[in-house]
Amino acid sequence: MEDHHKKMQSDSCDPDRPTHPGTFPTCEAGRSDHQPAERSVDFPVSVVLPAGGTGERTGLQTPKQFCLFMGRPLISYTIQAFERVSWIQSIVVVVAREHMDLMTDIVQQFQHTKVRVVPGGSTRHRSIYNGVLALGEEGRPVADKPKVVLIHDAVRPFVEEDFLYKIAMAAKEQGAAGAIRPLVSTVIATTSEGYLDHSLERAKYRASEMPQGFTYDVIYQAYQKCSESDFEFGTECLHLALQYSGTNAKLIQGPPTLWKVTYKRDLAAAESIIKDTLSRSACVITGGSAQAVTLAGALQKAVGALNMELAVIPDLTGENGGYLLKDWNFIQVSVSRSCLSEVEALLTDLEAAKQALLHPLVVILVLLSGSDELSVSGRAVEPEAIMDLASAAKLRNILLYGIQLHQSKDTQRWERSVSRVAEITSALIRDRSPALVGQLLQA
Ligand SMILES: Nc1ccn([C@@H]2O[C@H](COP(=O)(O)OP(=O)(O)OP(=O)(O)O)[C@@H](O)[C@H]2O)c(=O)n1
Ligand SMILES: O=P(O)(O)OC[C@@H](O)[C@@H](O)[C@@H](O)CO
Repeated sequence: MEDHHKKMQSDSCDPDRPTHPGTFPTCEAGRSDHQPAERSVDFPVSVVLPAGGTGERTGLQTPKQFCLFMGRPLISYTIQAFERVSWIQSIVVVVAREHMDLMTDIVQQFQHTKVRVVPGGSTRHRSIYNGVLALGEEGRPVADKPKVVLIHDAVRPFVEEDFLYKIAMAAKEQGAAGAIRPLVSTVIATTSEGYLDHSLERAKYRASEMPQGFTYDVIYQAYQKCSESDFEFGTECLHLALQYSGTNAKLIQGPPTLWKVTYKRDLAAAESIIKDTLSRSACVITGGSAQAVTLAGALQKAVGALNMELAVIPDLTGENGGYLLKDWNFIQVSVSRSCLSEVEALLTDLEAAKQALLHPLVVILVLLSGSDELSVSGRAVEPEAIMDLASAAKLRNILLYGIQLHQSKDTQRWERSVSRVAEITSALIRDRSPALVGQLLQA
């Protein structure tokens, strides 16, 4: 990313904590076997992501859509949520003119596909309209023009394919469709003197959320006919569709995850959700040694209590190679003096799988010392060797940590060690802290 963007990237999702631009995680974390079922849609669907705002209500200099979450801009998460949906043909991201280069950099850096970047306007409606116009641009192949346009605030990163499908199908049938959620607070009207005028019966009202969907002609006509006041002060596309295209939107209750990042607290909440989705599972590689398999089995039980799921495999050959593409956390259990070369081989495999482009991967080397081979070599691995390997891995967005535990015949001692390894492992995976990279922690 260009230097002049560095200032722009100075705000992390937690303004009190420095950003680590070297690690670029994100997105639809979780094992690929958790991916949504494939759906078939027999009409072209495109997306407009309005991202042209300044995010004033966060109180940060960096607009919230460009705020970093573990080093990766929020908007990249949202784009990823749409580009992984096979039946979406194109995504138009609408940003302020001064952010066009930054947005182009982000698209290139994270190898986003299907994305076009167009300039926004002074209000959200003007930005959305620019996006809609870009989809129907004269001169583009007619095939590009979508039947349905999904409109979704770029600062609502947690959207699932199932709900997008419901909105798209309803929009195709009805001409317009929108997400709604129950109101949390009661809506009241105030007098000009700041007193209560009246309150609305909450059960009769809903919060209008995103995504929304429209047939192209409905939303295009609505924006063609709406007033300057609509453009300047309006916040509701469904209203424009009703008033100017005579199309009454189908309203569909969405999941609570559709919330919009608006205030600073929302940034921390979003990062916590992303970290949570990245840390639900891990792949334990035992190398096939009996001691490592025993430890892995004990770990599997211990982390189960910490809401983590461990898959235990001997190596990454054959079908097990699939774990390189569906997990974000790897635990290499080693009892032999060649443990560093085992880790180096794993790091090479992970780099080739290119998963680290979107997520900071975690690799934890668990050294079982006091075992036959290690004791024969007379020493565990030199801590400096792990630090060197970890420094190189971090440049590739892989966070390498070490944990050492001692084989013990004392059952209670052994169980305490295993429990400590489970707790340390869970914390390292959840926090993905660059600060502990290369450390050889003692369990
Ligand atoms: N001129 C604008 C204003 C807003 N948006 C986008 O519309 C979405 C929802 O708007 P909101 O949450 O209000 O974002 P901001 O306007 O940036 O926030 P604020 O009102 O706090 O400045 C955001 O993705 C925002 O980037 C836009 O594309 N163009
Ligand atoms: O009003 P803001 O600009 O904060 O956000 C836009 C929201 O109003 C909009 O996303 C939904 O209410 C659905 O229209």
